[in-house]
Amino acid sequence: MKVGFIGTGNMGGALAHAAAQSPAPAELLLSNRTPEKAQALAQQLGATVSDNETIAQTCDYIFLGVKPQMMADLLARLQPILSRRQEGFVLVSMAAGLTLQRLREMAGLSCPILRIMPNTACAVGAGLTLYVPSPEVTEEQLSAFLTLMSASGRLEPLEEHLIDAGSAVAGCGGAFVSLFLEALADGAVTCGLPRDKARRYAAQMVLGTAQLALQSDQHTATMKDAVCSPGGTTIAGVRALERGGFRSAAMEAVIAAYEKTLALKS
Ligand SMILES: NC(=O)C1=CN([C@@H]2O[C@H](COP(=O)(O)OP(=O)(O)OC[C@H]3O[C@@H](n4cnc5c(N)ncnc54)[C@H](O)[C@@H]3O)[C@@H](O)[C@H]2O)C=CC1
Ligand SMILES: O=C(O)[C@@H]1CCC=N1
Repeated sequence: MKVGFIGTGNMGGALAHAAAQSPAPAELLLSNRTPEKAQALAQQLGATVSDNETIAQTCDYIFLGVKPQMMADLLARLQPILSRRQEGFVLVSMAAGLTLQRLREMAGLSCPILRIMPNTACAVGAGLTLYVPSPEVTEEQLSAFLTLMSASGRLEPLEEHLIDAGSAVAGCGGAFVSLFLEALADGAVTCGLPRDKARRYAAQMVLGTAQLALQSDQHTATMKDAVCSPGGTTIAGVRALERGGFRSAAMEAVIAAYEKTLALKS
């Protein structure tokens, strides 16, 4: 199987990492507007540097890793090549906000399309990828895609009308949590902890808390209560977060990302 990545930036690159770890090895072709980026990644992954046209002509799965604003131009350029192929390939779009319908219009084709919303943790096998296939995607094509991406982390089907909301938390949330991690580490450094320890402790604690939430199925309020001893240290910190509007800020971040995703459609 041949898998092509057009646009090997932050997200396309992370997915190429995952594809390189697939239990069903595929030949990976990478293309990027600045070829140095594709070259560096190809060397790391044992992949081949290619170009958009070759990928469109030869690949079974064509990952489109460009910004949503660049998708129309890219697909218009690929259209003559793809329309000659007619079948035997799947377009995989990770672009925020672009619906299957919009992608179909841009491609000018009714070919199989998988709309996905991954996150950058796919690079280390701890990602979450939401996906919705167009009706043209066969069961075999979907199954091969899921195998190809199985080293990326969790893969979950989601109705298309929920993808933008899912994107605001699962796609964008990594940036919000990274800010939180940075701030936690800054706090610990202020208290005298060396920077490398502060960063590692914060990241390990967030990882562990997330694992506890997923594996124990406890409500997060119960998890919070379990850490806050009466009259203890943690509740003093919780009070400080509440005073700073922490929960409201986190909610507003997700809502702002959702609203911006909707704005990308127009
Ligand atoms: N960064 C993230 O965490 C996530 C990004 N996405 C989506 O992934 C897509 C890419 O985003 P990022 O990777 O963050 O952007 P990026 O800017 O890091 O990567 C885009 C890459 O595409 C290349 N490129 C642009 N036009 C090209 C063309 N015509 N042919 C070949 N290469 C071209 C650029 O040189 C760049 O390396 C976007 O549509 C975004 O909505 C989705 C989920 C998460
Ligand atoms: O910031 C963005 O537009 C992309 C989409 C989801 C995460 N990053």
